[in-house]
Amino acid sequence: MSTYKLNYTDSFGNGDANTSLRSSNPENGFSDLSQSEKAVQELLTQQTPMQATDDHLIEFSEALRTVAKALRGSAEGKALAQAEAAEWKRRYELERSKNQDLLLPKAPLNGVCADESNSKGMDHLAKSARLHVQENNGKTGRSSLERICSHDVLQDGEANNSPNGCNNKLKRKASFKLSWGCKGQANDQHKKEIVSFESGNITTADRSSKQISLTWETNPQTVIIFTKPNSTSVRLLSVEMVRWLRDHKGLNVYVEPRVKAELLSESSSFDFVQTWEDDKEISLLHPKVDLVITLGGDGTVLWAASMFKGPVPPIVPFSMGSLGFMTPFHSEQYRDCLEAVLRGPISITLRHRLQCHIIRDKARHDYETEENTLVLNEVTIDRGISSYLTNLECYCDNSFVTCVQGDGLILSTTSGSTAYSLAAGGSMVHPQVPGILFTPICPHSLSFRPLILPDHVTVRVQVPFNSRSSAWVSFDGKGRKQLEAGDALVCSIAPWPVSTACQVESTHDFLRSIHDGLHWNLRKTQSSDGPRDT
Ligand SMILES: NC(=O)c1ccc[n+]([C@@H]2O[C@H](COP(=O)([O-])OP(=O)(O)OC[C@H]3O[C@@H](n4cnc5c(N)ncnc54)[C@H](O)[C@@H]3O)[C@@H](O)[C@H]2O)c1
Ligand SMILES: Nc1ncnc2c1ncn2[C@@H]1O[C@H](COP(=O)(O)OP(=O)(O)OP(=O)(O)O)[C@@H](O)[C@H]1O
Repeated sequence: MSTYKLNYTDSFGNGDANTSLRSSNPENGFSDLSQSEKAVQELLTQQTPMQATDDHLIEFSEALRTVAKALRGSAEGKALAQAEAAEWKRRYELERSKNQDLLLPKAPLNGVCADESNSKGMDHLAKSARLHVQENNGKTGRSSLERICSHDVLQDGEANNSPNGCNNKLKRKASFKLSWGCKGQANDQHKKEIVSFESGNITTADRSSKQISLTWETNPQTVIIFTKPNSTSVRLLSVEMVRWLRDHKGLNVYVEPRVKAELLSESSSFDFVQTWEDDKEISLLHPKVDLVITLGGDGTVLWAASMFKGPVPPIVPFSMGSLGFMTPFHSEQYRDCLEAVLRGPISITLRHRLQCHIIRDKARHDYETEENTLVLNEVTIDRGISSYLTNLECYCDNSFVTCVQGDGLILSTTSGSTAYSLAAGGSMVHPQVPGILFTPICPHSLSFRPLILPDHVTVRVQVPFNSRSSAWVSFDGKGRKQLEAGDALVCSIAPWPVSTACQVESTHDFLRSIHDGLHWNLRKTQSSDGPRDT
């Protein structure tokens, strides 16, 4: 005899979704539906009406219990999500207040031309410039100097040891001034306000950041040279350049320990060249160095900038690589170029950097776990060796931006816009446009478009707790670190830009790079030989 069981399911997916009739007779199976229906009918008619009602009540109460369970689960989930959001808000505010602490006071400073210190729109550029100028002049008010000297990031032990809170060696640095103008020094058209509110009207003044010119106030005395490793041409040039800088310009020269060994292997007369023993010492060099020279490609400029965890002396990049987006100077003419730079004034490109901080979930109550990393091009969060999609929750200040599901995300400076971000479909942006590029890498979505965010925001990228895999962060293509579920990367514009000397001026150099380096929009010109509008 056949037996049947009726399964009912609730609407929450608990149990079997279909009502099924099972037969113990394999021959019958489910094929003979009319027979099965008959059997159901028989079964139901055998039950008293009271029994059927009881069964329904029991099933109904079970369904209600399931509903209650689902509602309880959802309420608990919401509470958890709220607690998590509150925790992130707390961390974000800590990060923001920390960033604000790093910025300088707004009081007018000696050694900065009035126009610059008044410029509100260029506030943080001016602050960064003031940072250089203050240190270089060594004649600013004590309070602001103390602030610089005691700055953790500079880690200037010598400066901190000095009785007046300021290092005497700072005075040996060449001082310079930066001026902003629309048409350069000749025009003398320094800008005051970007936006003015006179008589209740909002008007924009001429832009103030078009061209920045650096004028030495005292002669530079110390240079540091960074060179691309394993290159014979770079090695030969560095030998020649070091000697020329010493013999013809009377400068103190620092090189990396590897380069000093190379120089000494050429001749013991290179004994005068200075170097450092370990990485800690390099962080003490900024207050002594007036100028940085790089011999290599863009990677060498990135390398040189990464050596300075705070302010960076102006960089003169010589092109000895194949692309050279940030290296406008030709090495064959190094003498003329350096003469011009050392004499000044020179046009510079003030390139923003991003400061990046990883916040580990397991270090929830220990905020200061990892130090900031500064990048000149970009910070990348990608899937690394994982074959799963990355899942990255992104926030801009307190607002949710999006969830990136794909190979990853690039947070780029405008200088880095022509590097990895460009390859991932981001726009090319003039390096002096302030902003953060938000460029996804292979997003699995038809509607993702890259964004450009303003320079004052803080971006947070978090690996969600339910992510299938961890993500990997790299800084200017180096120093990979793993981000586990719950970890986050917090990123904002750093107060220490990198100034690179221009061959002509910022815009000219940028356009030359995209034309010569990338062959941007190269196309045969259409001939005039054909139909025309009449
Ligand atoms: N798919 C890609 O395009 C891709 C992938 C990984 C890294 N990168 C870039 O490489 C950079 C590291 O450079 P590297 O020299 O140490 O590595 P690398 O030797 O791998 O060179 C990368 C290339 O990027 C170029 N480059 C670097 N910075 C640039 C910039 N600001 N504008 C235009 N081109 C630039 C370099 O000239 C070089 O040709 C990273 O910051 C990242 O932007 C690009
Ligand atoms: N002083 C240095 N010490 C250690 N590594 C360096 C140094 N300078 C450059 N590098 C590294 O060497 C690599 C190549 O440098 P770079 O990009 O300057 O030369 P390149 O590859 O010949 O230039 P291009 O990419 O324009 O052809 C980069 O990854 C960079 O980080």
